[in-house]
Amino acid sequence: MALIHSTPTPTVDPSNPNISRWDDIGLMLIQEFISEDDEATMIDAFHAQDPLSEIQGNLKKRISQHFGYHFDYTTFGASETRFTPVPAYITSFLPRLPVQSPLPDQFTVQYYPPGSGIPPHVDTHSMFGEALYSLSFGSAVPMQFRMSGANDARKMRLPKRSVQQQQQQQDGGTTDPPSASPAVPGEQHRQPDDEEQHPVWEVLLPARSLLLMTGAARYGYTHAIRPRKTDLVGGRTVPRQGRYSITMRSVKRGDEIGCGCAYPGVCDARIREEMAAAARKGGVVASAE
Ligand SMILES: O=C(O)CCC(=O)C(=O)O
Ligand SMILES: [Fe+2]
Repeated sequence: MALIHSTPTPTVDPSNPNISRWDDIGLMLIQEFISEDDEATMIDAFHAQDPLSEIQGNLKKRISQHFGYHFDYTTFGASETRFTPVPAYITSFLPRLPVQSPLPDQFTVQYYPPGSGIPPHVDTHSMFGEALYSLSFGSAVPMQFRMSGANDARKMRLPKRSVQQQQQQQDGGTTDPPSASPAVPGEQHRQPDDEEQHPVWEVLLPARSLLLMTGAARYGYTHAIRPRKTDLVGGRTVPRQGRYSITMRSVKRGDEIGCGCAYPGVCDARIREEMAAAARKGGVVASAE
């Protein structure tokens, strides 16, 4: 049974009550980051591209739209050829982001049909800068954070990834633990060991709020949205509604690519190094035989 901790008490910015910080893990939440008018514009823009009438046929699946530099999983780099111009409803708020250098240049707008979620994962370390943002709109949802553990590390080292998981990676540049498939996992996919060892933190992401993940929250913790029909919010059970988010990342290039974080268990850069070392060792053994 997972230890669900309600949101640990954040520090509220004395100059702005909309800003909450969980400094010990590197999380920051800015409420009312965008206006209700901006929110309506974003929802309209999303459905101009993917009409709700077409989405309604598939009520389980997240729908993604990509802007800026697409992530190319064949090269593990930013595609210089696949660039989709970033719409004004995104560029207009970039000057207000708390981290101005580097600014995000990859944007994934997602629609979560009511009840859907995203499996626990750590976004790829090697290819994206530290600051990782999620802007929520449409409705509120609790996001779960948990310090990664041995199971997460083991899952990330499983050799074969399903086509669906690769697709998910292409969708969002995330590193979903392989056994977290399918995209909306049933409870049977939960690995209790890590959850027993490390408490789950639930942070409510209100509509129009901006979440910034840095440090431990970005590199060492998994984040997830549980697929659920209802959520417990402030002691009340509320039905999960359709939600939109914009995940924002800065793509690393050239010498920036790689990672020196303190969480090698869930670091894709370290995993690649380990695998390369194992392959070299395997090669030496094989040639010596
Ligand atoms: O929808 C969100 O708020 C988070 C999405 C996410 O974690 C991702 O795309 O990597
Ligand atoms: Fe993520």
